[in-house]
Amino acid sequence: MERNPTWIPVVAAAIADTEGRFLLQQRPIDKHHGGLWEFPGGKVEAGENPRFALVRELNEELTILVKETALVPIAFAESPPDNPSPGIVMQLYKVVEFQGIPVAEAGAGLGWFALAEAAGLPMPPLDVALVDLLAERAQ
Ligand SMILES: Nc1nc2c([nH]c(=O)n2[C@@H]2O[C@H](COP(=O)(O)OP(=O)(O)OP(=O)(O)O)[C@@H](O)[C@H]2O)c(=O)[nH]1
Repeated sequence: MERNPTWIPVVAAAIADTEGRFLLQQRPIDKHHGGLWEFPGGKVEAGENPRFALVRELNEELTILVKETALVPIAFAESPPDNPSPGIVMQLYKVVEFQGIPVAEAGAGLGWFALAEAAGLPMPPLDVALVDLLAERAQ
């Protein structure tokens, strides 16, 4: 077994409305996992703090302004051990407060979904795991 495996850190946002629906983004069709729905976010750049990475991604992807102090870590998901290296560790932060109105980037879709609806959407594997985790906790 690798003693020091390399992981790609990915951060994602759980943004909920007052009815408990989550904001999900549909990846542009020409990208990896194109057409799949995911929690907004993206890769942490080399040397970047994960919270600042999520603040940056949410501004780039949705045009909203979030303070790093408005992010609360609530869950994570990781690629299975038999996944070709490097795997992904995806940290999910609850967004307590943000400024602006979320707007999708070019070619991407955006929507608010209850967890039960989200469970029926095509999603990449780690987003599926995170939706399952949130649904279990909500029971
Ligand atoms: N959200 C999510 N992303 C995943 C999963 N598995 C996986 O390989 N990824 C990849 O993790 C990366 C997330 O970063 P990103 O959203 O910044 O990706 P991107 O396409 O904008 O950047 P890129 O062009 O560098 O790939 C994507 O390449 C995405 O395909 C998964 O289960 N969920």
